[in-house]
Amino acid sequence: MQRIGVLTSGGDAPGMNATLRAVVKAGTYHNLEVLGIEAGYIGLLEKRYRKLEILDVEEIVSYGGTIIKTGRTKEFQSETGFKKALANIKNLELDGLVVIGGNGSMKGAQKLVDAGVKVIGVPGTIDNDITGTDYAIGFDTACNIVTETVDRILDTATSLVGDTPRVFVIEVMGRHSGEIAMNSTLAGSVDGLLIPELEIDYDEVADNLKRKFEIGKNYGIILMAEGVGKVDDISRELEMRLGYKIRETLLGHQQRGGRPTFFDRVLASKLGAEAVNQLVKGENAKMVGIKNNKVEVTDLKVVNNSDKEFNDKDYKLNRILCY
Ligand SMILES: Nc1ncnc2c1ncn2[C@@H]1O[C@H](COP(=O)(O)OP(=O)(O)O)[C@@H](O)[C@H]1O
Ligand SMILES: O=P(O)(O)OC[C@H]1O[C@](O)(COP(=O)(O)O)[C@@H](O)[C@@H]1O
Repeated sequence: MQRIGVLTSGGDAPGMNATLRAVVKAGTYHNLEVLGIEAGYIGLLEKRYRKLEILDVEEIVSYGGTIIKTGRTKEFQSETGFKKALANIKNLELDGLVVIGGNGSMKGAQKLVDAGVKVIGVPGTIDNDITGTDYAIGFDTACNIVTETVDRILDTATSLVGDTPRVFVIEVMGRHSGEIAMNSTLAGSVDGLLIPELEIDYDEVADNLKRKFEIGKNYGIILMAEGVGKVDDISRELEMRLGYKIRETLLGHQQRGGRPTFFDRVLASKLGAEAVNQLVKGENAKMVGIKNNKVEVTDLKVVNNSDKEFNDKDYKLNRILCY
């Protein structure tokens, strides 16, 4: 094995750069040339790449985003596009490829494996909706941003007294997954949680708030994942039940930016280096991850054929904490 490629794909996640640092450092340690394929699978289609050496990654462990850019492309999923990508991999003489990304990226990785490319995946997505790992790179940073937002809103919520209780609804990311909302509810002072995995019960959320107002609380904070609907629609439903105005926050892409946390940096360093180790050992078609605080590998097929298990225990705990 002489030359490997690395790409970041799908939604950028804080810690992707830290992963790149580990891949390049581990690759160099094993005397491998490392090519950074730019903008995810777009770089494979357009043969956009650059050689990554020690000095390219020396300082990036603390940077958000990804220095080789990430990308989403439908063309890679088409037959002609995929053939083009394969031809470029051959042309670049890549002996292996590290794919850093979320669910979609791992599906793309599997397709490459099926076509004879040696690929190791690394889970990088703030959504944390991927099997084979307890945590995906970027999730912890995103949850910290949400938690800080909840804390900030709590400051104003507890300070300004009005004629009616003040209720705040915060929309966080997660089209198909309530992981960010659920875990940030465990970490913050939240009174209600709405996630796409479960049907919304507006009455229950409103009744819980009313009960809390009756015992003396004069504000409420609700966290909702984007997958349940638009923050204004959710707020209108709650306004109808409560009878007064609701304040809305749409946190958006702030959740994907900024310096990665200590946790994400350590995770990224471990998983990036392990991905290279796996290639050096001759392994293929695996995703590296962290399970019970240990680095482990899972077959890409298993990752791609199973949905992340819903954490019912955490959800039940959230209900107790919101009560
Ligand atoms: N079923 C698939 N087969 C092949 N490639 C895929 C598939 N699904 C997604 N991809 C590729 O992976 C890219 C990233 O996927 P996406 O779902 O946007 O992000 P993420 O990897 O973060 O979930 C897509 O733009 C596409 O090029
Ligand atoms: O930046 P975009 O293209 O609007 O995508 C937004 C989506 O990307 C995410 O931030 C991350 O998703 P992936 O990591 O699966 O790509 C989602 O939470 C969000 O729904």
